[in-house]
Amino acid sequence: HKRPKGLPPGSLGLPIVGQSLSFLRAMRENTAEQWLQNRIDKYGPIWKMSLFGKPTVFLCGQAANKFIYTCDGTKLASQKPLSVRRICGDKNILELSGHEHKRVRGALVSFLKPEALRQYVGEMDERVRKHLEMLWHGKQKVSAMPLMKILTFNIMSSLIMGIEEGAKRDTLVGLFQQLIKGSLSVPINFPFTRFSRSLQASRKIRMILADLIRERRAAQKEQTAFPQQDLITTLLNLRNEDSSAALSDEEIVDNAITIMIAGHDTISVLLTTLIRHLANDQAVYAGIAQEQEEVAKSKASGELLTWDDLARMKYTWRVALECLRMFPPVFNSFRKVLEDLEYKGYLIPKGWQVTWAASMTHMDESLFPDPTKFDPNHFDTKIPPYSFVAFGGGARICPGYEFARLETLITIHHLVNRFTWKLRCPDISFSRDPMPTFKDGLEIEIVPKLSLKVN
Ligand code: HEM
Repeated sequence: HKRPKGLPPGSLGLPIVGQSLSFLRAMRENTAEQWLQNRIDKYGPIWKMSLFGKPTVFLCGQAANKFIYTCDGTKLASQKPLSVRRICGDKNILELSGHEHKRVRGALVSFLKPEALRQYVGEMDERVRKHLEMLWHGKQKVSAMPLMKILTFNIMSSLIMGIEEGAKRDTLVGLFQQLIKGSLSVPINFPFTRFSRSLQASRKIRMILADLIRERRAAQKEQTAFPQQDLITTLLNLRNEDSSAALSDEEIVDNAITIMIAGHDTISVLLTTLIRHLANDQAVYAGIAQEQEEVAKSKASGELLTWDDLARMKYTWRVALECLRMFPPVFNSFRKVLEDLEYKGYLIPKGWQVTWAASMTHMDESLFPDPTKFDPNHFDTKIPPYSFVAFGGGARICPGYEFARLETLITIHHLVNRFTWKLRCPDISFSRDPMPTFKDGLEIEIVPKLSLKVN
């Protein structure tokens, strides 16, 4: 006969607010790792608190990650603030579970998988060159973070929605900014709140995307469009076995909006932390410069990068992974508990939520020796499963991994081959709001590399 299990240690804190304000303050001050560590020191690797109005169990470590990612979809369900559902729509992948989640995810992956993305390497390369020529060359000082956001938005605008530079893209930049600002706000639709402006932006984006779908359908009939031109066109062409449409128009719109949000802040944060790190670490900059010069030397002038060129950028990618290990853009995730669970002898009750933070596994010295040291060699050998979780794991692991890899490698290739740079403020930190934001947008002084052949 088993004894009934007890709840994990810890305190649910004050009614309603619980630990939310204190946690959010630590996020803003970029001390959230320490905030969690203080509680781990007190209670161990599993404890309870109250976060954002819900009783919550915090778990950490490789075994806990495995537990969470294998329960995902059956015993645990996605848990997003209500605002996300209202803004991204009921059919967005983050709201779905079980069979519906698999079906929509399968459709998105048909565009995001490596075999499909390899045909867009040249197109991404062209956008990166254009971006640098217009916004970096001829300047002595730039703000890295806003520029990486512009670059990422433009690349995603063309690959996800098929919208190129021009009036429509300019309108969408503003609308998406407005939408993202309110996507994690309190979902009360009073006029003039962040949330109501965000909803308004979402409605306008939906109208633009509905028009776009109509245009694409017309082009399909006339056979003037390339069937895999972008994500939206790919999804429109995707058929079930009985040749009916695989996704409804509403599903396509909701998920195109979600992907634009999911990819935009994450890649731009990774690129900004890379730019910051390379400014301060001469040895790593030199290692990347050597690798990227080799690639550039093997190309004719103006020749675009290919999939095979990216496969040669192994050291650069290890540096990017090390950046993601030390500064994961997504700090923590939540899941809703669908049935009573038991973990390490503790009860995690149905109706509660669980949360975990990648950093707390990434700083485990049994997985990454000397974990506080920035060292790309941490990724020299194969990493044990569930120990590097900047992209999550299991059924909901980030499907944008390959997209992020392509954009990061292409951007770093051109940056390092064209410029050296220095931070205006050498030990600048960031604030999590909840995505990292850098003070002054991370200002850097840039010097062009005149002697080097730029392909
Ligand atoms: C460095 C870049 C990126 C990082 C660090 C990142 C991180 C993550 C993480 C941690 C999750 C899982 C969250 C959870 O378990 O609750 C996730 C999910 C997701 N990501 Fe990314 N992501 C990145 C880029 C992208 C890009 C470029 C796209 C799209 C082109 C994308 C689309 C998505 C989607 C759709 C999901 C939800 C998957 C599902 O629920 O099945 N991400 N991402």
